[in-house]
Amino acid sequence: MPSFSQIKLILTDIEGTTSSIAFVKEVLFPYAAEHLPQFIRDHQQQADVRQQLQATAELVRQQSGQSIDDDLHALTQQLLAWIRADVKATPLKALQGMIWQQGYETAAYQAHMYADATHQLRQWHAQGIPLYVYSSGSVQAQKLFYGYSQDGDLLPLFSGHFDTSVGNKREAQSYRNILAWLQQTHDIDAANILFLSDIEQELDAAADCGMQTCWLVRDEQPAGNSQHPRASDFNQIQLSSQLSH
Ligand SMILES: CSCCC(=O)C(=O)COP(=O)(O)O
Ligand SMILES: [Mg+2]
Repeated sequence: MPSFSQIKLILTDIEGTTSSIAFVKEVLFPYAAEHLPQFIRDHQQQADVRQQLQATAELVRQQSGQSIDDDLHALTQQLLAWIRADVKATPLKALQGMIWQQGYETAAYQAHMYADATHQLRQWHAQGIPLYVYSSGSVQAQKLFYGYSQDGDLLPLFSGHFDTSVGNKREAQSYRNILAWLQQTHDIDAANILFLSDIEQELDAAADCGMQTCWLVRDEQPAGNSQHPRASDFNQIQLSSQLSH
């Protein structure tokens, strides 16, 4: 069982870590794909939607030189292609968050939680350990996710949320940005943060920044050596008693 000392704060990923990959890929993504064309038609004049459509066009211009700014059909097709390919593009993630809201509010689905994750998050929160989320899903999508989870409203457990506006999850600079932000309100060093994720490259990037890491490996054990301690569920994660927060 992996054991960690000097942890004052926990930063967690969502998909594959607190919650199943299948829920995101088989429920959330198809819902967004089904509703995106109508959502864009209905809300294209809304300021926050317009802003994300412009950001989509800008990303396409950077990637391929194509200009699709005023072409609603091309913008929609691009966003649908990104959903199919699971591209973590910030404007897509922002739009998905807006679309998922109606699905949660109409109880079309509730966010999946692993029972061990809900249990441990509640325990850590009760122990006074600040919990933060870092996901490719937008902050809005994260809040909806935990607010409408199958285990009820878990949002009060979290002290804050980070998305790709701080940077890509596989880049060390993103974790430095998060650390700098957290240090404004918490007396911590990188080594006092435990980052939980199912993706080794994300853990590598967090470790580069000096954070402690735990690799959630819920199904098949990946072969090979890794610098990251592994846990098959949250109940295996031991925090030593020298906590200082
Ligand atoms: C916040 S809910 C949807 C999650 C999502 O859109 C996604 O791409 C998952 O990314 P994660 O960084 O949580 O693995
Ligand atoms: Mg993940």
